[in-house]
Amino acid sequence: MSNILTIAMPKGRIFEEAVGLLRKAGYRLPPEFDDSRKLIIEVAEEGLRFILAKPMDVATYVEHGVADVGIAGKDVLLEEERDVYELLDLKISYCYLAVAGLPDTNMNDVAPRVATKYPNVAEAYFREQGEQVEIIKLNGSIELAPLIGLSDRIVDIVSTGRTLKENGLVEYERMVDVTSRLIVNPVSYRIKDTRIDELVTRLHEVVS
Ligand SMILES: Nc1ncnc2c1ncn2[C@@H]1O[C@H](COP(=O)(O)OP(=O)(O)OP(=O)(O)O)[C@@H](O)[C@H]1O
Ligand SMILES: O=P(O)(O)OC[C@H]1O[C@H](OP(=O)(O)OP(=O)(O)O)[C@H](O)[C@@H]1O
Repeated sequence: MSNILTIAMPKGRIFEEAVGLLRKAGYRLPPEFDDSRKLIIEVAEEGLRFILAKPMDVATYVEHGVADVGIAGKDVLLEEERDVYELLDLKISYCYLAVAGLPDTNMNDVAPRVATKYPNVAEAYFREQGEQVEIIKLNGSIELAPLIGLSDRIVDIVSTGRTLKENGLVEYERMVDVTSRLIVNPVSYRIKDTRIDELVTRLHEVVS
């Protein structure tokens, strides 16, 4: 069995914060990390191998075992419901999911429509509210939907509120807080327990 630990890292906004956490935890990551287009980066002296993925795909790589552990937003874990264990709240990339729309508007009585990048989360949320809605799946720039008459509401990530404000939208309901989480493949957790426990311990010391 290889003693290499493969970590699925999310490209984009979380990446830098996650690399900072690993360096604070004492993992010596090379400068190439900071500006590389490589999708696989080996750090032999640390026994680590990083795969750089789309944030929404991290849990998929971990579930299939091609990565032992990964760093994924709680929004992704709620949306995807992958067969992975969540080991640690890394307390980075704070944001939250919210229902938003044009001000002073109600949802369409007959066929209310909600645009979102998170169809499963949105459908479950409105079902719990006793509301039957039509979900429209989008992959980005979700705030456009109410502005062009595509939907009555959106379910999307909010952080500072700037995107909503600059597009003339208001938040109607705050749904769930989101941070990035350390996740693990259930089999890896058993066969590489020593290395994974060490990773969790060192990261826990940094984020506590
Ligand atoms: N405005 C934000 N502030 C803080 N964290 C955010 C924000 N937007 C998203 N996130 C978090 O960062 C993760 C990645 O978000 P991002 O929008 O970069 O992913 P993506 O849309 O898949 O990537 P891309 O925009 O390159 O297609 C999300 O899963 C969420 O946890
Ligand atoms: O409250 P704010 O600080 O304005 O942040 C919220 C925005 O951040 C994300 O956009 P991003 O451009 O990262 O991703 P997207 O391509 O999914 O819109 C999210 O989709 C919101 O649009």
